[in-house]
Amino acid sequence: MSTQIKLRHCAKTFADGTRALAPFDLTIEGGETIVLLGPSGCGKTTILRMIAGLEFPDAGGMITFDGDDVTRQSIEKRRVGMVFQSYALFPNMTVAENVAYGLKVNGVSAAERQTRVAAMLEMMHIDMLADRRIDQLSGGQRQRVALARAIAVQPRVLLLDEPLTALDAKLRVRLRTEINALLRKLGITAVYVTHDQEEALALGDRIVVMQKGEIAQIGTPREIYRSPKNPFVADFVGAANRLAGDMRDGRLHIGSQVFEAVDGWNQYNDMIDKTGPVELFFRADGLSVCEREDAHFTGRIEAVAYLGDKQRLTVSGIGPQAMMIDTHADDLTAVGSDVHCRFNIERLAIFPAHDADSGAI
Ligand SMILES: Nc1ncnc2c1ncn2[C@@H]1O[C@H](COP(=O)(O)OP(=O)(O)OP(=O)(O)O)[C@@H](O)[C@H]1O
Repeated sequence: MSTQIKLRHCAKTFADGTRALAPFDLTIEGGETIVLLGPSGCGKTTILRMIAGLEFPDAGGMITFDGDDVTRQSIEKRRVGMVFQSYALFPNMTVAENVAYGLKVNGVSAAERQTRVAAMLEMMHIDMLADRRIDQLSGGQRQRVALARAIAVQPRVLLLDEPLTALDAKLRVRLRTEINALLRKLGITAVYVTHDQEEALALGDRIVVMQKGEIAQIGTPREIYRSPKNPFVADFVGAANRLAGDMRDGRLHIGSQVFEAVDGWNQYNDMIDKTGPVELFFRADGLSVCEREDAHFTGRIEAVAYLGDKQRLTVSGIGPQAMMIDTHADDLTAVGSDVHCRFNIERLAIFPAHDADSGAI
């Protein structure tokens, strides 16, 4: 059975007075993969270390595993598996010895150890490397060994702290897919820390977006991506384009353009009922290139990046800052020429302007 983790009113101020985490509540369901996503220093690792038992929450905080209070329990008692960015493997031991290590410490018999290690190595596709020393392995292979070692002891909870950061982009995507499959197969409760939004969207059943020691939003990848709750989340998950507008009479006014409200904008903010200045956030697919007569806006192409399946245009003249707009790879685009575009109005995230000022990074 998979372990449910509850953190209640957990906060963390370090001895030197650094307040890493404001009090927060978080329930991680048994078998769920939770991704903690946020910029450097927002407190992700501190949460992970609290779950592991390497850090304790401030007085008043409580952590339970399946209802059992583990708040003051040491890491050995909690039965958590950990995988870090730096592999923390024993360099002088072989792959098989590394994976067997935790089993030996736990008093598993030699025969049983051999069976379990073989199964782990096979699952991680490193069975042919069993007798190699760690310093004879590539980064990706080492990370596979680290994963095999962490899950060999059948932990209640698997904690992963930026395990793929040190690897090159292609390998990262491949191992990410493998980790995803592995977590589904094991059905183990997992907490995964990253600052990479693509990794978070690909791996998480739910994502916890963190900002300066607070939870900015908890949601499924789709919710986080399509319905960011505030400007910080919108910005952090890649809605880099911004435009100012006004809400009046339940309509959105941008310059001389007027747009009817659309379901989805107002999910969190009841924007339709609001009056006053707003800030719009959208991705490169929020505006589409079109003919002049269909256009909401006309801008000027400042730069073109060819991305293979599409082109990403940098366009000035629509708002105070240049916009990123994606268009088909085959569209004719020339730097310095005019470009007409229309809003994909349902792709907007819209917030009161004062929120946008205080929230965005
Ligand atoms: N032992 C410590 N003593 C004092 N401050 C600490 C300690 N550990 C972490 N901090 C501080 O707490 C805050 C949160 O750190 P944490 O490592 O949790 O962030 P993070 O989101 O994991 O960052 P990164 O992505 O850079 O690893 C930071 O401001 C950090 O400097």
